[in-house]
Amino acid sequence: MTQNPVIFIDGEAGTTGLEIRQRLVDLPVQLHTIDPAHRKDPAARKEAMLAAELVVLCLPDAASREAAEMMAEEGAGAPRLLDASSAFRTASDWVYGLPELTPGQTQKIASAQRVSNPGCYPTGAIALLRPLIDAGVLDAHYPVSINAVSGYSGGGRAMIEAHEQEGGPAFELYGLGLEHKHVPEIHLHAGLKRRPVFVPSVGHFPRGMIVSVPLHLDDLKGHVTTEDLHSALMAHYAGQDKIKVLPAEGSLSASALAGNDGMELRVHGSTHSRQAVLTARLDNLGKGASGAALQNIALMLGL
Ligand SMILES: NC(=O)C1=CN([C@@H]2O[C@H](COP(=O)(O)OP(=O)(O)OC[C@H]3O[C@@H](n4cnc5c(N)ncnc54)[C@H](OP(=O)(O)O)[C@@H]3O)[C@@H](O)[C@H]2O)C=CC1
Ligand SMILES: CC(=O)N[C@@H](CCC(=O)OP(=O)(O)O)C(=O)O
Repeated sequence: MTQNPVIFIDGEAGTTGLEIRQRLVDLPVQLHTIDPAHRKDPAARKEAMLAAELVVLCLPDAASREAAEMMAEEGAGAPRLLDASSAFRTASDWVYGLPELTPGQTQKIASAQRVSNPGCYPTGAIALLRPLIDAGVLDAHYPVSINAVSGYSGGGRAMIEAHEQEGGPAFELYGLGLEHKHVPEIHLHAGLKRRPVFVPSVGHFPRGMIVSVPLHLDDLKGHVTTEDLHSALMAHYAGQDKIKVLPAEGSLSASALAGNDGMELRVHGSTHSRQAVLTARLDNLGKGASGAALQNIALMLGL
């Protein structure tokens, strides 16, 4: 009888790590764990990583880099890595873990040694923009602005505690220096030629996210309509089970997909005013983190 593959989650006590761990219970895998007293000890972590076939890194960027370096020193004996942090999302020697990105991405993930799980905001922004650019409906030089709101679990344990124990702000814009860590990731994987403006915000609700991209249709090449944008997204995501392209709504609630691994894309707008707004709605901890990780784990291990 063949053994189920062994997985170790480095950072299993954190927000993302804990969710992935709970959800692996339903899969044919063996979970290798670490003594909580040694969970930050590099030697104990290294030993635990080497006991696994696949290591899922659910750590701050610096600790992920440290883990990846330790495993690189092991050469061919190293386990495969799936990193949830933003440390390697634009690295050319890691595969970007968004299976729906292009037709060949699923296969690349399945055979990769190292996969970087996408960021929560980039998942929405890239899913909206990349198919439109690849289809030639949106020019890669278009000056894209992205507005987004996340539930407070997006800030990990520290932000969760701040909101749940002290009571956080109802709504807050941040990243106003326009240097958010997700900008290079969106810039690269959306296929944009011009650096996008990205304005994130966080609200006093635990989980959920909306990413929105306003467009002036008259600034696009050709007489592009909202129907053209909708059709291009429909064509790209036909047959996908996690990403759905849905009709426009008058309003959207950010927390509607909490606890769900799917993502909803919409094209809203007015033919009369020649303006549109693309929206992606997801759970920052679902398709934005653990749901995407589960998709990638299943692909990497052929489950
Ligand atoms: N929350 C979200 O919506 C998303 C998060 N991510 C990414 O996932 C990663 C984890 O985030 P999240 O789970 O939210 O963060 P948390 O802060 O909730 O969890 C991080 C965990 O890593 C532990 N840790 C810190 N340093 C080390 C170390 N040197 N060795 C071992 N363990 C360590 C922390 O322990 P301690 O708390 O004791 O410091 C904590 O348990 C981040 O890189 C984040 O960017 C990705 C997508 C979405
Ligand atoms: C609300 C909030 O603080 N969100 C985080 C983004 C979530 C995150 O850190 O994770 P990923 O980079 O892996 O998506 C932030 O803006 O830094």
